[in-house]
Amino acid sequence: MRDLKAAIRTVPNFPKPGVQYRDITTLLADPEALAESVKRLAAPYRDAGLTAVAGIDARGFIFGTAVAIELGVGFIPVRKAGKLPFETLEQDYALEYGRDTLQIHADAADAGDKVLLVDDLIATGGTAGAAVSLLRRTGCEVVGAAFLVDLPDLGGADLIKAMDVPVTSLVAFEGD
Ligand SMILES: O=P(O)(O)OC[C@H]1O[C@H](OP(=O)(O)OP(=O)(O)O)[C@H](O)[C@@H]1O
Ligand SMILES: Nc1ncnc2[nH]cnc12
Repeated sequence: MRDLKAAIRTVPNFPKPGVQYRDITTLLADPEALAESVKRLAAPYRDAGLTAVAGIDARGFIFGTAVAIELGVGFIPVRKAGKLPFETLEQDYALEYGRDTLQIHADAADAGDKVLLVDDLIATGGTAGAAVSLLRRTGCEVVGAAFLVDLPDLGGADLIKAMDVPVTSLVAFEGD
């Protein structure tokens, strides 16, 4: 098994002073680490009866689409505001270094759907929490949330678990 953590670069003070930015572009450039990341993100959900994977704009699109292909289901883009052309649902949120708004198409899923949420990283959980809320407003079931990176010091995974969504992650940066 590859050490995926070693494939991720840390850039201090980006995008703001005090933030240790976990830069996944170095992992994306490493074909073995990239392929293993996708397989390991998908593994816990092979028998979950998923009907779709949702991924969060923008880095969540990279892993979410790959996981959807790996699991043989379609992909739902959860986008930053103003990008989706049809009727949308929207939710404001705060993240480690700012505020933003997420949207999904109102017809992206419905009550029959079982959806896995995928993103590259969870920090405060503000982004993933907003995505879970949006998906639930379509009537679908959010069966899990899968992240390449967890920053446990910021409490995001606990927040998502408190929303009754099981969380899986592959790499943790804690106290470093
Ligand atoms: O748990 P949180 O504190 O909410 O932070 C996590 C979010 O922050 C990053 O996205 P960012 O908004 O930087 O967008 P990007 O994917 O376009 O780089 C990351 O990809 C997550 O979506
Ligand atoms: N520390 C961090 N590194 C990379 N992406 C992030 N998104 C939120 N916090 C982050």
